[in-house]
Amino acid sequence: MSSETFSLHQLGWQPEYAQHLTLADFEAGYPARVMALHRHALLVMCSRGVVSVVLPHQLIDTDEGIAVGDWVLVEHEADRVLRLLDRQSVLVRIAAGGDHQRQSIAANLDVLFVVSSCNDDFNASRLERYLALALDAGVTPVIVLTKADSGHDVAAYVASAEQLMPGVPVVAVNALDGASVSQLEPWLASGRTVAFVGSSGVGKSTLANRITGEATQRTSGIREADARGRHTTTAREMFPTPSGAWVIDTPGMRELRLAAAKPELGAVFGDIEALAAACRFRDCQHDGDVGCAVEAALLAGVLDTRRLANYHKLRREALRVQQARHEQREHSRQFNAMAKQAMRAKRERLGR
Ligand SMILES: Nc1nc2c(ncn2[C@@H]2O[C@H](COP(=O)(O)OP(=O)(O)OP(=O)(O)O)[C@@H](O)[C@H]2O)c(=O)[nH]1
Ligand SMILES: [Zn+2]
Repeated sequence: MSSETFSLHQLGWQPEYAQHLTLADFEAGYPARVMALHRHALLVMCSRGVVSVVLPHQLIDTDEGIAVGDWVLVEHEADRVLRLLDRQSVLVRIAAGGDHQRQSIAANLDVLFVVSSCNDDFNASRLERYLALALDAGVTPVIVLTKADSGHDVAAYVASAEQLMPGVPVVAVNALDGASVSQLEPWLASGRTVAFVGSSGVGKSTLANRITGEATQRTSGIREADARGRHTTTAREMFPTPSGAWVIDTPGMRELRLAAAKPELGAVFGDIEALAAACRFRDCQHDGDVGCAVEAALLAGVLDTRRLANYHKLRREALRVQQARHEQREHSRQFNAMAKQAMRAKRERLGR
C-alpha cells in the first residue's frame, strides 16, 4: 500500500463512469483506477491507496483488454476485479503482423500531447497521423514542439503545425526549462489524464519527468507475488503531477503502431473532405482525375501534395485495418459455428 492517497475525484473520476453501474454493483464493489498491468494482476489506486488486485480470466480476454487508466469495479474485501467500467476514451495499438489485433494502451485520457521538435525531425505527415489517432481514440490533441531552444525558426514550425488542423493548440517549448514547460499547465488541472506520443528522441520522457517533477517515483513500484509465488516489482505507469493531473507513461505508448481504426479522417482532413464533397464526379477517388475538385485545389496551390498523399495513405491503412478486423471476426464466427456443430454431432452420436 502506497502512502499517498487520492480522492476519487482527484483520481479523475467522473459521473459518466458510473453510468451503467447499478446499486447492486456499488454494494458489491468499489471503483479503482488501473495504474499498471502485471500479467494476471492489476495495480489499482482507490481512495485508500494502491492495491494489487486479481484480474479474472474472462476479463483478460475482453476484446481489447484492460489498459492503464481504466476504471474497474473491485470486489469488497476480495481484491478481485468484478468489471471494467465504460471508457471515455481509449488509445489502441494495432499489433504488428497479419492479424491487426487491437490492444488497448491507455484509457480515459483527456489530452494527448503530440510531440515533435523544432528541427529536422519535424514531420507534418507524422503529426497528422497522431492527430488522427487522438481523434480516433476520443482524446483532445495538443501539439507540443520541443527544442524551441535549438536555434531554428520556431515561429515557422509553429505556423506549419497550426495549419494541420484548425483549433488544435500548438505550443513550442524547451523541455529542459521548467518555466517553458509550464506552458502546458492549462491541460494539467487536477484529475485530468494526459500522455505523450511522438518519435523517439523528441523529448517525451524529458517532458513527462519535468511535469511530474520527480524522477524517483517512476522507478518505485510495489512488490507483489506473481502466479508462481515469486516476488516481482510492478512499476506504476501512471504518475501524478504537482498540479494533480495524471501522466500515463507505459512502454506500449512508446511503440504505438500508428493506425487509426476508422477510415473517417474528416476531423483532421476536413479541408480535403469538404473538397471531396464538392467534387462533381460521383465515384471519384480524388486521386488525380482531371476536373476533380481536390485536384483543382492542388493545382491552385490551396492544398499541398504532401497533405493529400498522406490523407490517402492513412485512409488506405485504416481501410486495411478495418478489412482485417472484419475477416478476423468472420473467421471466428465460422470457427464457432463449426465447433458448435461438431459438439452437436458428438452429442447425437452419444445419444444424449
Ligand atoms: N535542447 C533541448 N534538448 C531536448 C529538449 N527536449 C529533449 N531534449 C533532449 O533530447 C534527448 C531525447 O529526449 P527524450 O526525452 O529522451 O526523448 P523521448 O521522446 O522520450 O525518446 P524515446 O524515449 O526514445 O521515445 C535528451 O537528450 C533530451 O535532453 C529540448 O526542448 N531542448
Ligand atoms: Zn474528385
